[in-house]
Parts: sequence; C-alpha cells; structure tokens
Amino acid sequence: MARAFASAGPPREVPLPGVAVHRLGGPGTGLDLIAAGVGPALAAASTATALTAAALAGAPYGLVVCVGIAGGFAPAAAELPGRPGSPGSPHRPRLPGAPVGSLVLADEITAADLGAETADGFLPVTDLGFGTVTHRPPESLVRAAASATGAATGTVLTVSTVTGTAARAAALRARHPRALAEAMEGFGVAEAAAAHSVPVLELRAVSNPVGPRDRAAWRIGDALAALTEGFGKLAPVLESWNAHEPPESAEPAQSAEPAEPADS
Ligand SMILES: O=C(O)c1cccc(C(=O)CC[C@H]2O[C@@H](n3cnc4c(=O)[nH]cnc43)[C@H](O)[C@@H]2O)c1
Repeated sequence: MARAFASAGPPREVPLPGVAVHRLGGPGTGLDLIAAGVGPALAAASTATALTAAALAGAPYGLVVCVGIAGGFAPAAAELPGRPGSPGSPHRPRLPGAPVGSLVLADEITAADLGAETADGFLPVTDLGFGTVTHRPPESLVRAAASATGAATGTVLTVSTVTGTAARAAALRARHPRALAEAMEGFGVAEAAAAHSVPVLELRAVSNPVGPRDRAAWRIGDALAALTEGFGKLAPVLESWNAHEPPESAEPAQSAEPAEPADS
C-alpha cells in the first residue's frame, strides 16, 4: 500500500517488538503501515503492539484500516428453509457475491469459526456466553469509503482455515447470507482496535473465489493492483474523515491520525 502514497516520500521504519511500523509523512500528518502477518492471532498481536506503542507515546491512532486480498463468494440463491422453489426460482432472493478483481468493504467484520461445533451445528462464541463475533466499522466511513473506491459493502468473514470445498462455502453462506468475502485477519485487527476504542475499517480485493481449492484460479497480481488503486482513492477519505461517530460501545477516538495495519 505504500505505493498508493508514493508522494509521501520514503517511509521511516520504527522497530517495535514483533512488528515494524513504516511511517509515512511527518508527525501528526501521516499514516503508519504494518505488515500484520497472516491469520487473526498474529494480526491482532501486531496491531495491538502498534496501538499500544502509539498510546504510550501520547499519540494514539484515530483509525485502524485492515487491507489485503480475500476470497470472494459467488452470487447464489438464498436457502429458504420450508419454502418451495428450485434454487434458480425467481421467488428466492439472490445472495450477492464478489467477483475476482473486485473490492469489498466490510460493514461487518465477523469471526466465522470462533465458537463450538455441536451435533446440531456451529455455535458462535456469543451463544456460549462470552466474547463477540462481529465488529462494525463506522457507517458514515463505510459509506464514504465505498463511494470513493467503488467497493461493494457487506460482511467480510474472518476464518483461520481457508475454505477449500463447495460444502464449506455453502455452510458459511447459509450462516452468513450477507457475506461477500472471507479473509484471515480482519477480526483480529478489529479486536485489537476495539480494545483501544479505535474505529476499524477493512478493505479487501478479491484474489480467488471461495470454494473448491484451485490455485490456478488465483489472481493475486490483479487483486493487489486493484487494492493499490482502491487504497489511493481511499486515502483522501481517511484524511478528511472526522471520527465523530464513536466506535461501537466505546469512547470517541482521541486522534484523527489514520493508521493502516496491513496484512500482506
Ligand atoms: O492454499 C490455498 O488453498 C489457499 C487459498 C486461498 C488463500 C490462501 C492463502 O494462504 C492466502 C492467505 C492470505 O490471503 C488472504 N486470503 C486470500 N484469499 C483467501 C481465501 O479464499 N480465504 C481466506 N483468506 C484468503 C488471507 O487474508 C491471508 O492474508 C491459500
């Protein structure tokens, strides 16, 4: 993503335990970039380290943005239990999808495999009486960012295991009909941001379809190009966004300085 900010000059590296912060722009004007790692746990740890260091230095972040590539769900006919009609029936609502090369902005960042498997199906951790499974980025920011980038908005799932079968894709879609994409870091990044009462945004470019494993179908180069272009359009929105919308059930953020923990 640093390429989306080429005009900011070369980044300055600030080493922290376990993660390096790449600082673009001067103090108070800039954007910090981290490669947060693959998977929700490492992404949460890296993001929390950067957030804590900034808070202890008296310059807390105003926003955390998680960007990377993702698998996109194909459009599908919704399963409506107990309702007649074939999958292609006009009476069944269509579930939206996200094609390879497209951009997705999360209006919900949901941990899809955090919970318990039971004989009656999957139970999210919230049904077990603790934790959270969904973080919601500020609505006004999602609207402005989607309009600037042309990204589709919907749920982005966070998984620890990349989906590799049609059955798993269908099961996720049945549990999360608003899901457009799955990736592996958003929920971890969002948990770290929430612990610091900082709002979060997740932007993904689709590199592959969610479904049967097919490495030949990956278009990582195209997705990274789309992500770079999309982030370039997002930058002015981040700079002008005023964190007037408090993060979910938390105090308003103290600083408007944007940060961008990246995961790839
Ligand atoms: O080996 C495979 O079959 C496989 C399939 C898709 C992705 C991977 C990765 O190792 C990607 C890790 C990286 O990319 C994000 N990502 C991209 N596509 C997906 C996906 O379909 N499901 C979950 N994550 C995806 C992820 O956020 C990681 O950062 C391997």
